[in-house]
This record gives sequence, structure tokens and C-alpha cells, in this order.
Amino acid sequence: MPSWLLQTPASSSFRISRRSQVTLWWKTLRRNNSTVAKPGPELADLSWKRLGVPASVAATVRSVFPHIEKPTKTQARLIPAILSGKDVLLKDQTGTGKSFGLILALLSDFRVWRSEHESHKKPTNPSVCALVIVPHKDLALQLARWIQVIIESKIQAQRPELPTVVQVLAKIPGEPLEERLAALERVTPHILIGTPQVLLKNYDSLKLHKLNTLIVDEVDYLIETVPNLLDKFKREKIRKKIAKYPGPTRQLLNKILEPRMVKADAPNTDRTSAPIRQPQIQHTPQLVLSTATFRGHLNRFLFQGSGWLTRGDMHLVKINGNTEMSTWLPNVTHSVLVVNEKAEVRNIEGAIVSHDPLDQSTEEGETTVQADNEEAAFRETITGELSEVGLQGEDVLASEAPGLEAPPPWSLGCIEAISICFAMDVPQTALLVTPATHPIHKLIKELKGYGVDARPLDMLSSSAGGDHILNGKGTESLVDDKGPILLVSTLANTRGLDLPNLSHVFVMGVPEGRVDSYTHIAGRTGRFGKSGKIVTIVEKYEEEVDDGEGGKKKRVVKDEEKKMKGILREMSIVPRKVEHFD
Ligand SMILES: Nc1ncnc2c1ncn2[C@@H]1O[C@H](COP(=O)(O)OP(=O)(O)OP(=O)(O)O)[C@@H](O)[C@H]1O
Repeated sequence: MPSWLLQTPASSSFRISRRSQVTLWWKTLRRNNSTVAKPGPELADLSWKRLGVPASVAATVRSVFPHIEKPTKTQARLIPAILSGKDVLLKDQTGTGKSFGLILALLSDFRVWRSEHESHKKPTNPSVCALVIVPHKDLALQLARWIQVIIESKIQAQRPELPTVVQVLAKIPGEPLEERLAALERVTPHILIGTPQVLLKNYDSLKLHKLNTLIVDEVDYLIETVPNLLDKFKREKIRKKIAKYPGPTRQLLNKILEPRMVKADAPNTDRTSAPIRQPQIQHTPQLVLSTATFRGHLNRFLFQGSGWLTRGDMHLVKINGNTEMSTWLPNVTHSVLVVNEKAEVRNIEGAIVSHDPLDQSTEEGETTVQADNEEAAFRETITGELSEVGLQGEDVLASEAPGLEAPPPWSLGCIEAISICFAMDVPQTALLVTPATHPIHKLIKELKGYGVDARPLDMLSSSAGGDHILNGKGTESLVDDKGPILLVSTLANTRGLDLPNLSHVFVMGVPEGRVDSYTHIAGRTGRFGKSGKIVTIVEKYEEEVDDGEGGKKKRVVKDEEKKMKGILREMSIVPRKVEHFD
């Protein structure tokens, strides 16, 4: 295993909105009358330097990431916004370089490094300057790896020790958390990247008193909000539940941004209900929230319920990119395979042989998709809150303990469909995204039985993901002489991960968060103009089972095909046929 992973700090000193929703977003932007960073054709030509990235950082990026020639449009708006010290709300497609842009901005931000500029002496009361909250350990490791590659590049004349620059605080399997906490106690990094539960649990030992920048990546996943379209009673119930049991990210933001919230809640002398906005509350860190699926209800919560954005419109930049998946991932095709109770596999109804971007025909009916989606997105958010990666791994192992044999939650037809597509189509690397409830090791064993080289996605193992972030360039080195591999993971553990050379993503079942989840899963491939295929395997059957009361039979219907049709229609995606199943 390469040294940087072994070297823990301790050992070294939109979803695609329909048009109406896009309009709503923009209306909200206007109503809030804040500074909106508008794209311009000239942005593509801007050099890093013009964005505020120091020449040395820009030269290093060019040297260690040769494929990165110029800023993306998102980065051209994001980096100056962060450097301005304003709060930033960023919504743009998957794979537009949002996370990379966040890291570059931090590396370019004088405020993050100022203790070293101000004095050559060791600071007496050092503080973390930038805190980055991410949903899972692999994303934390990926971001830290990018920073390490830049900091330790040969062309950097002075190379600071990595733990002084960045540390990761997350549960890493096989590594005691205490070691990371001890390292954090010994050396305060400028940038701390962590997962919410671990950060919250250890909040009192984090040195955040001079925090400049607070970033939440994949924010819609980390901050639970009440979906719009549920009925009033349900909405109220969920609101109460969230108020009683706020997730760890909410709690962290409440603690860190408390001075702003106190001011906002203070008695208002002019007897209006408008929050008080005073310059003296600006000492709280800048807040940066980023995701590809920034929903209206999250937006509303941020402005009307959170108390976090009380510095006024002059202190806020909103960046809103393109939201149509068909335009942002033009080289990605979407297929759905439907498995019945006899393990027979067919293409979803309405799938076409060749993709015609002009053919956007849709079917009638299924008007409840939006409401379902909102509710499912909420459920997924809550699940995400409760299951950080480490915990989920433990759950999986527990469910696979001997003596607890339960029938697998997938059908044989699903496994066969994946195996056939994998054998026929995948040249190098594919990803299989399963529901969080699936026992991954059992699934892998079953896939291996069909000849698939399946491995759990694991950034710490060079043979199952780690090489990707280690070489910083791609997944080529994942593939040994044996042939293509299938990395297996859950949605919770793949959000935001960058695996540039994936050609295929297989999805088992309807993603729980519906359109939002599907957007993030699909966004693992087809990044930066590459092509990719998403194949979702769903079940449709009707069967009679005992009702458990008096031997009567009841009819059980599972129709995931209908749900997938709804998702694709909402995203204006026309599915393509997988030819092996015609
Ligand atoms: N300016 C650029 N030009 C070309 N490639 C870039 C550029 N910036 C970042 N990349 C590449 O894009 C990938 C990173 O994308 P990143 O994870 O930042 O996207 P993202 O918008 O955060 O995606 P997601 O929404 O899925 O989290 C990396 O492979 C990185 O090398």
C-alpha cells in the first residue's frame, strides 16, 4: 500500500428539475436579491491566475493533473466567490469539478494560510482555518489526496508537512480513531476534512476558534429537510422529528454558526419580523454549501428556517449551473432491465434501440411521481445521516454472521442480468450500486460464482479503489492482468466519488432517493465528456402469499418498472435497449 495511506497523521510528527422547478429556483434567487454569479462565454478562457489561484498552485495543478488545462465554468465562478469570503451556495451538475474547485480555492485562500504569513513563529493558539464536511470517509480521503498531491509535488519549492496542511477525521476501518484524534491534538491542520458524526462527537477537541471557511459538500444529503409536496400532517410530523433529532451536520452548523443565529433570534427593536443583520456578526466563518441536487425545500430551509444565512444578501453568492442531465451527460446511455418471478429478464417498456436525442416522447399517467420522489429523497437523506460508512460496514458484517442466514434480498435474475452485461460489455472497470440493506460480501460471493471479479469498493485497498485516488489520474491501475473488475458499493458510500475511468454503473433496484439518487449514481460515469452506461436492474412480479392469518392468500405486487419509468420520464431520459435481452 502506498505510503501516504499508511502514514496516518499519528505516525508522522438535481436531480434534473422540470422546467417549473428551475423557474422556481431562479425566482427564489431573485426574491432573495443576492449576488448571482452569471456565466459568460469569456469564463472558459480565464486562467487560474485571474481567478485568484496563485501561480505556484496553478503550475502544480498543471504538472500533477495534466488533463486539467483550464478552469471549468463552475470553478471560474466558485473560486473567486470563495476567495471573496462571502457565503456560497453552489448547485451544478455531477462531474463539473465542484469538489476539486473547493479544494483549489482553499489552497489559494490567503485567509486559510494567514497564520504563516503573519508570523514565522509557531502560532501559540493554532486553529483549523477550513473545515470540510463530507458524507463518507472515501470522499474525505479523496479530497485529502488531491491536496497531498499538490502540496508534495516536486515543483513546489517548499513542501510543508502534510499533517500541518490537511488531516482527515473519519472512521477508517482497521485504524483506531484515537490515533487520528491524537495527531489532531499534536498538530493543528489548516484544513480539516471529516464526516459529520465523528466531527460532532469530537467537537470539543476540534480547534475551530479561528475558522474562516466552513464547507459542506453533498449538502442535500447531509442536511435533512422537509419535502414540499407531502401532505400537511406528514410534513409537520417530519418537521417535529427533525427538530427533536437533528442530524449531526445540522448540529455542527448550529454550533459553529451560533453567533449568527443568536443575532437573528434576538428581540427585534423595530418590531418587524425581519432578521437583524449587523456587521459585527460577520466574524463567523464563511459558509459554502455544494451539491448537484440543491432542492427547493433545502433552499427554503436555509433562508427561512436555519438561521445560518443572516449576514445579508451582500454576503452571499449563488452559483447555479445547467440542470438538464440530457445536456450535461450527452454521452451517457440509460438502460433498465426488468426481472420477473421466473428470473426472466427483458428491457423496460419503451426502450429504444438507438439513442435519438430528439426523441423525447413520454407516456401518459403516473402523476404521483414527484410526491413519491420528494418523500423518498427525504428518507434517503435520513438514512445518509444515520449511516456513515464505517457504521454501515459493521452492519453488513453483522448481517453476515453465521447462524443469521436469511434469503438474499435480490433475485437470481438480477445477478444473472448483471453478470451477462458485465461479461459482454465492460472493458475495464464498472461500479455496482446496491441498496444500503444489501449484504455486500454475500452479493460479491454470488457474483463471483458467476465469474465476475467483484470487489468491495475500498479506497484503502489499492486493488479495489485506492489506486484511483493514489495516482490521482484514473482507475487504469486497478486492472491487473485478470481482466475487468466490478466495484461494489452503496449510494451512501459513492456520493461525490471521482472514478474517472468507469465505463458502466449497474444499479440494483430503484434508488431510494429516486431522481436525486439516480442523478448522483449516474454522475459517477460520463464525467468530463467521457461516455458511460447506466444499467438499472429492477423487479416486476405478482405473487400470492399466505397472509399469516387463517391460511388465506394475499396478492403481493412489486412493480419497480413503473417507478423507473417515472424517474426516467421526469429526467427526460429515453431508455436504451440492452441488446443481449431482446
Ligand atoms: N478544470 C478541470 N478540467 C478538467 N478536469 C477537471 C477540472 N477540474 C476537475 N477536473 C477533474 O474532474 C474530476 C473531479 O470532479 P469533482 O469530483 O470535483 O466534480 P464534482 O462536480 O464535485 O462531482 P460530483 O457532483 O459527482 O461530486 C477529477 O477527475 C478532476 O481531475
